Amino acid sequence: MRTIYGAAPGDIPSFDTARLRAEFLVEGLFRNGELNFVYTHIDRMILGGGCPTEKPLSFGDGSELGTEYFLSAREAGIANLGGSGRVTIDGETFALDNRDVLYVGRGGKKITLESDDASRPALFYINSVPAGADIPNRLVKRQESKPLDLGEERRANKRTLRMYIHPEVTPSCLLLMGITDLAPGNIWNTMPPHLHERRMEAYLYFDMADEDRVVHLMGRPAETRHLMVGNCDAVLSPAWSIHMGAGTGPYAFVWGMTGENQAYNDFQPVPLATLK
Ligand SMILES: O=C(O)C(=O)C[C@H](O)C(=O)CO
Ligand SMILES: [Zn+2]
Repeated sequence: MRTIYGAAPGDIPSFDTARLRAEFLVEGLFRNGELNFVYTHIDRMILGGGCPTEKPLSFGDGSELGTEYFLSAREAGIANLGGSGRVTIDGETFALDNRDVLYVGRGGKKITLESDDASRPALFYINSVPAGADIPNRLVKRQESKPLDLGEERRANKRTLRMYIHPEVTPSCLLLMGITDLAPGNIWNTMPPHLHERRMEAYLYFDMADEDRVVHLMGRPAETRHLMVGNCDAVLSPAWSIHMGAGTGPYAFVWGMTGENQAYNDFQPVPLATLK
């Protein structure tokens, strides 16, 4: 598991492109037949990507975390961003179609990921964060998520945000997880940008053409920077950083958050005219 230590806002002015990308961009999570994890010290979130083809992929050992099992002191959300597949947790199997999300509670021992069809593999994207209670596993199908229609066509930011792991949909300790889809022809996400001092956030951009990029904006409002983000790359957004992005073509993204609370509306919008 690769570890990213993260940086402080005061570090940003001195970072060149390579350093900025090393601290805030997670590339290469999804490779056919592999399961990859990145541990960030930003609120100890683990990001994972599993792409099972012919053979199932399993995880669950906690030795790198200093616990018996990976989930001895953690909860997780697993979003399927590819073809249909299955996730089995200690013998209980859940069928995940594209854009279904499974909540996995603390205490799961062995987690196995499988694709229904190796030629159209499932893409399992994992967010795991420390948890303080045992909450039952629960599959949230796309149609059970809570949709919010946001933005305006004339401002090129019309989009549908779906909450999956959220107190109004299914309980968790401190993990929040959802998926935002841009309406066709719209390019801007998270408009206006915002800060949430009490939560970090990870974005995983997907459903992009290989040649397209999302220009993701981050940093303190008066000291912004950009990251050029490709398909299935993730961005780490610490509590002090704004986040918003514009795509050169169609895209969607998974957002995952953790921190002090699960109050989605506990955020501070940042007026666009104050950004530098
Ligand atoms: O497009 C949006 O707006 C989002 O998806 C916002 C993210 O969910 C977010 O930043 C939540 O804090
Ligand atoms: Zn946010």
